Amino acid sequence: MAELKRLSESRDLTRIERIGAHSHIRGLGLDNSLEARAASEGMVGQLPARRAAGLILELIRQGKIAGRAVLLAGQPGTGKTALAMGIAKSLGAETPFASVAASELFSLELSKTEALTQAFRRAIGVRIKEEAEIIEGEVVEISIDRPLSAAAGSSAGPSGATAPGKTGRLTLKTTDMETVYELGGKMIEALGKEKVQSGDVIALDKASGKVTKLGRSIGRSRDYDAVGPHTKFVKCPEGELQKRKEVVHCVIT
Ligand SMILES: Nc1ncnc2c1ncn2[C@@H]1O[C@H](COP(=O)(O)OP(=O)(O)OP(=O)(O)O)[C@@H](O)[C@H]1O
Repeated sequence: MAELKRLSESRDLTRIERIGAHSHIRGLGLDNSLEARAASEGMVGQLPARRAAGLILELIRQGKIAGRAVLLAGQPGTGKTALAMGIAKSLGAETPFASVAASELFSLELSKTEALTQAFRRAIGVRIKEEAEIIEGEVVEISIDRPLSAAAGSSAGPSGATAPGKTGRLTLKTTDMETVYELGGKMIEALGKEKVQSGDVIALDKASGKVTKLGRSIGRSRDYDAVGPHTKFVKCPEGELQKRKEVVHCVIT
């Protein structure tokens, strides 16, 4: 019984979030000189208020009001939340927007501090910059070892079903060097998923094993009479195959 009671008490703010009536808002609808357009990005009218919000947006972009708050005052339903959302949308997809209504807080069985902490947590985005070890080069050849049992696979390429114990070799080159890498089952599967073939320029993240196809090597452009609209030709990388690159990810709760 005690266990049941505890479960029913642990309520979360997200459960009673209101259905957003602001899905039409994509920004503040301003031009380059921060003047409000009559109707743009889902916003109409309210020109002076949108222009003022644009000035706040610029201050945020320049990092000049970090740690401060802005109070918007006005009659109910006049667009205060819409302006706040317009600012958040203009700052980009990595800027979270969290809204809390006072009436929700006071009807919750949750402590007010906990409810506000949860809301703040949802409003925080974290940008992580890290250096990753990347192997970047043009694929010269992929060879998959033929399994002992003849029916289990072929040496034609990495695509198709993969056996967990499969092994193979990947030959990559830059304009200055060429190296053969041993492949395990997981890597063969990742290359197959991306449909990697010789002539592709790829990047392999050493830590996660993630394979990214950067495009076809320009040197191979004569292999085709015609290519699809999504085929991108890139230069064969120069220098060392293994590089350290700065990667940025954004984490939004
Ligand atoms: N300038 C605008 N252009 C387009 N839609 C708007 C504009 N201003 C407000 N709206 C829409 O009108 C509705 C009411 O606005 P909003 O909820 O922003 O008002 P509010 O001032 O925050 O209200 P309350 O004080 O009751 O919280 C929302 O659906 C909002 O998206």
